[in-house]
Amino acid sequence: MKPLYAQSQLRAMEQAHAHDGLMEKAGAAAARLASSLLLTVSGARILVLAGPGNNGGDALVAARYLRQQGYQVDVVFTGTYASLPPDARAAYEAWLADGGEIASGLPQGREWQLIVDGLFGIGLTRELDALHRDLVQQVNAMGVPVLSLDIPTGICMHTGRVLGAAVCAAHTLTFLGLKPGLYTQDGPDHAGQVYLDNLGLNAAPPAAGFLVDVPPALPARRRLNSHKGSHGSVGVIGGAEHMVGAVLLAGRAALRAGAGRVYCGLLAGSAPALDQGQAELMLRDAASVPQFATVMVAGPGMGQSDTAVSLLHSLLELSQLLILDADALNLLAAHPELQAILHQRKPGTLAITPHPGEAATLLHITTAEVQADRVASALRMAREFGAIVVLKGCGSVVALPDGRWFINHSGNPGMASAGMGDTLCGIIAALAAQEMSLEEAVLLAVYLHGAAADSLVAKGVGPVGMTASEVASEARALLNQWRYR
Ligand SMILES: NC(=O)C1=CN([C@@H]2O[C@H](COP(=O)(O)OP(=O)(O)OC[C@H]3O[C@@H](n4cnc5c(N)ncnc54)[C@H](OP(=O)(O)O)[C@@H]3O)[C@@H](O)[C@H]2O)[C@@H](O)CC1
Ligand SMILES: Nc1ncnc2c1ncn2[C@@H]1O[C@H](COP(=O)(O)OP(=O)(O)O)[C@@H](O)[C@H]1O
Ligand SMILES: [K+]
Repeated sequence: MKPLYAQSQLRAMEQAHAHDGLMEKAGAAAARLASSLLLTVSGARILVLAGPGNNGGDALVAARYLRQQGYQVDVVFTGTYASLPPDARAAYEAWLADGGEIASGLPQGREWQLIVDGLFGIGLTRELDALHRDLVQQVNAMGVPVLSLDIPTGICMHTGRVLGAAVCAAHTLTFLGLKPGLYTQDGPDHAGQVYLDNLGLNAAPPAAGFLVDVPPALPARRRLNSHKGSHGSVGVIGGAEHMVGAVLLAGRAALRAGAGRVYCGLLAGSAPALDQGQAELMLRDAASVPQFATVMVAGPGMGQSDTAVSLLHSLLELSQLLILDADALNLLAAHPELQAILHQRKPGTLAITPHPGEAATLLHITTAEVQADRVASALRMAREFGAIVVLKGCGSVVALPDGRWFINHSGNPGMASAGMGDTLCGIIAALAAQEMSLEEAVLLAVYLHGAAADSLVAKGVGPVGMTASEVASEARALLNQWRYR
């Protein structure tokens, strides 16, 4: 896992090292990366975009080093000299003293092999103005690889939101520490490959959150002398009329993630007595399932009938670990009396896994408002519902009631297909059933689910047409590989 920082923490790091030549180091690192990206292009011409603040200063330093290395460098500066912060002003002067020139608009009739984006970094506080929006759109239309400095211009460092328009970079060299906005919402689509340079600062402050980019804690190795009862029993309740598959997908995923026994309780009147494709699943009357299970999932395809409400009500009052998804979340949003029970539960025993639409329903706001700050939305749900929260989507956010949060780095758009969420909650339940804490199970399941999808894409199974069932099987392969090889 890697630390993620808030703007205030990065500012504090900058201030504590104000006399350590950080901008010079940042610009030099940018020039090194730029020239390594250009290795195959001799005599390349580079466009450097320098904005009105210190991000522009980084770009001007990079421009100077690149020019000294023999590249042809065109600098476009969008600020005003008089308003530059001191370090950036020094970089501006050094560029001119070195013989560099400054333009205020894009030079016409030139072709560049690389563009260095130093318009805005972590100081972008509002939507881009018309001038910068225009420039960003022109840059994106050129089809030239872009190296963004610190964060692609136009991406909010905290939320990954596009502020009016944003540079689509092939590479982002980020300084001092990783920013959450690089990893969730629109950040990943704009940042390309991310590189970190800590500018020689080895002592970093405590992180605000964490990027989950390696498998977190795994379940213990199995004792030789174990039996099915040693690996927990998962129960899944849902599957109203026409939605039976949701429960079966969750149940099958739980089996593949190692649950000793899996029980499925289907609400549909015409429910099958057997899963023809997975005879290991035990299909029972929904109300009876909790008595067999150590970990319960409720919600996949559950519908919003009175039966569903009363089943959920009784489940919430039981002491088992509980994962709520899909319709269970819609029911929770619609029934304040159900929410009241949540806070009587033992801490750490409830997880909820909303996608942004379900999160909006739970928080009584719009989906756009949820997405505007995914970490804040997830933390709010964690607090209000006393639950471990997975806010799903590109860069799933895991938030805990005590304020800790994580952004998941695995996964891909092949997962945007029906049934993926059902598979995720089955995996969470199975891991929790194998004696992991619910928090550990959630973190591992979210990473594993995305890593399985990534592994399938690497094999050519997706992103187009990848199915949730295939993800569950691939998750089994990875879990075995991580734990037993
Ligand atoms: N200081 C250090 O030690 C180090 C700093 N480093 C580098 O500095 C970067 C942070 O620099 P920064 O704080 O100067 O912010 P930056 O992103 O350049 O933009 C601020 C400028 O933009 C302006 N502005 C904002 N929004 C705007 C808008 N929508 N449209 C138009 N203007 C807008 C804003 O003006 P104002 O809000 O005052 O009107 C201000 O002039 C950081 O990302 C890293 O690259 C590294 O070198 C490491 C050492
Ligand atoms: N673009 C994406 N990048 C990464 N993960 C994604 C992406 N789209 C969807 N996912 C993941 O796929 C799953 C989809 O869940 P959900 O929307 O509940 O699907 P369903 O309700 O159809 O089962 C979530 O775990 C989500 O994080
Ligand atoms: K930038």
